[in-house]
Amino acid sequence: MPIEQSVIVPAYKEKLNIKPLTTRLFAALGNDGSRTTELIFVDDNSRDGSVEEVERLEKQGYNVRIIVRTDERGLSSAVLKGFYEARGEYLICMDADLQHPPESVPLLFQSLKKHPFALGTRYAPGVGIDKDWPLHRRVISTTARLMARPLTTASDPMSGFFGLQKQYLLQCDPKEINSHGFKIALELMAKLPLPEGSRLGEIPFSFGVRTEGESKLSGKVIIQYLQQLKELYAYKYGLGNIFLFIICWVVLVLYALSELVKLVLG
Ligand SMILES: Nc1nc2c(ncn2[C@@H]2O[C@H](COP(=O)(O)OP(=O)(O)O[C@H]3O[C@H](CO)[C@@H](O)[C@H](O)[C@@H]3O)[C@@H](O)[C@H]2O)c(=O)[nH]1
Ligand SMILES: [Mg+2]
Repeated sequence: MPIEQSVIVPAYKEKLNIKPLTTRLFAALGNDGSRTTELIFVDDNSRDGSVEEVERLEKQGYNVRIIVRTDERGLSSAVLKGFYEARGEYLICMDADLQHPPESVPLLFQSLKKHPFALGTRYAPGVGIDKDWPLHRRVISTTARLMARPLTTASDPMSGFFGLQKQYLLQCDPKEINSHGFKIALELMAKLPLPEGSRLGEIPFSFGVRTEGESKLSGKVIIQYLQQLKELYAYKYGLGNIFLFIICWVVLVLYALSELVKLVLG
C-alpha cells in the first residue's frame, strides 16, 4: 500500500526512547494506519546505538528508518530534512523523548486531513504541562507565547508537536525558511502559503515528562527565539514595523514584572 502519512522525529542521543516510541506509535495507528505510515528518525550522528536500534525494529517489520546527518546539527533543520525526505502527503513532527504522546498521533493525522496545518496544543481545557514546572519556566513560556501573538492565532505557538500537508511545503521556496530558528512550527505557520482563511487544526495533548536521556536545548535558545521573532515580524509586517517588536518587548517586561511582584507578595 502506498505511504500516505509520515511521522518525523528529530533525535539526538535518544537510543532508549526509540523502541518505546516506535511500538507505541504503530500500536496507536492500528493495522490499517500502520500500513500507510512511515516513521523517520533524523539523527545528528549520535553514535549511541540509535542506528542499530532502528535497524532491529525495521527487521521486526516496523516501517521505520533513520537518516543520519554528519554535516549539520540542529532541531529545526533536522525536522525540515525529514519533511523533504518523507514520502507521505500528511507529515507530522514529534519529539523522540515521549513528551509528545504517540497515542495522540492518529487524532493529529485526522485533523491534518481537514486542515492544511495542525498543531498539538498544551493550552486547552483538561490538558496541561507538567504541574511541577518552576515559576521562572512558566514566566518564560507565557511571555514567549505572548510575543508570538502578532504572528499566529495558535493557542500553543511554541509546540513542537505539529503536522502539515506536504503540498504547502513544496509550494514554498526552501530559501525562505529559516532552518536555524528555535521554533520550526512557528516558522512554517508564518511562511507557508496556506489557503486564505483556512483554519488551523488544534489537538489538545498533555506534555509528558522525559524519563530517558536529557533535554538538548540550552539557554541560548532564548536568543535564537528572539532573533527568529524579529525576522518573522519583519517578514510579516515589513522592516519599518519594528515598532511592533518594541511593543512586544514592553509586554514581556511588564508581564515578567507582574509575575515577580506576585512572587514577592506571596
Ligand atoms: N537531530 C537533532 N535532534 C535534536 C537536536 N536537538 C534536539 N533534538 C531532538 O529534538 C527533540 C526535542 O528536544 P528536547 O531536548 O527534548 O527539547 P525540550 O527542551 O523538551 O523542548 C521541547 O519543548 C518544546 C515545547 O516548548 C518543543 O517545542 C520542542 O520541540 C521541544 O519539544 C528531541 O527528540 C531531541 O532529541 C539536534 O541538534 N539534532
Ligand atoms: Mg524534551
